[in-house]
Amino acid sequence: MSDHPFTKTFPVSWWELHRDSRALAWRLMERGPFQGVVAITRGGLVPAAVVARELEIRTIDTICIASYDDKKQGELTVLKGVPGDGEGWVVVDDLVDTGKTYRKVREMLPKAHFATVYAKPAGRPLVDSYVTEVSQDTWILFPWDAEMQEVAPIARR
Ligand SMILES: O=P(O)(O)OC[C@H]1O[C@H](OP(=O)(O)OP(=O)(O)O)[C@H](O)[C@@H]1O
Ligand code: HPA
Ligand SMILES: [Mg+2]
Repeated sequence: MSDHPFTKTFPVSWWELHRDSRALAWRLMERGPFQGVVAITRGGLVPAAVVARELEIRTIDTICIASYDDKKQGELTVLKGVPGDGEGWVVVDDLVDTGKTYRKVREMLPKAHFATVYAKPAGRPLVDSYVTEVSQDTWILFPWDAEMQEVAPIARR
């Protein structure tokens, strides 16, 4: 028995992630202005850099959180927080899945605007702005977790 609920994979290339992060920036333009970006490490770092560049924001802080070990969700550990209640800040992460991470960050920054590039249904109510929804049983494969490799023809798989 698998120890995770994912039956499909949705691979995302660097180019697609850049395009989707820019689409998020367009959406955030209508919701700002923001005084700074809070990136949720580590997955939020790349989209946060793209959003900050597009919104011309140079003030960037991090909340450092760990919860998944490969595809298995474990205890959530906050390694580093930020001061304040989040007013005027936009929080950026790569995705919301169960919503556990953003539920915790909302407790820490109740007045912030919450953004992700991708959202699954269980976590969507915790996000104010996102770009693309994927089903709950899909694993989003990010470019930093992947490499190019040979595959067999479909007919032989
Ligand atoms: O909505 P949730 O079920 O909480 O899942 C979403 C979070 O899980 C992943 O981070 P992870 O803890 O794996 O750390 P990482 O960003 O360092 O890979 C992802 O980057 C989100 O931050
Ligand atoms: N992809 C990558 N990291 C994740 C996911 C996912 O679908 N869900 C929670 N962390
Ligand atoms: Mg993360």
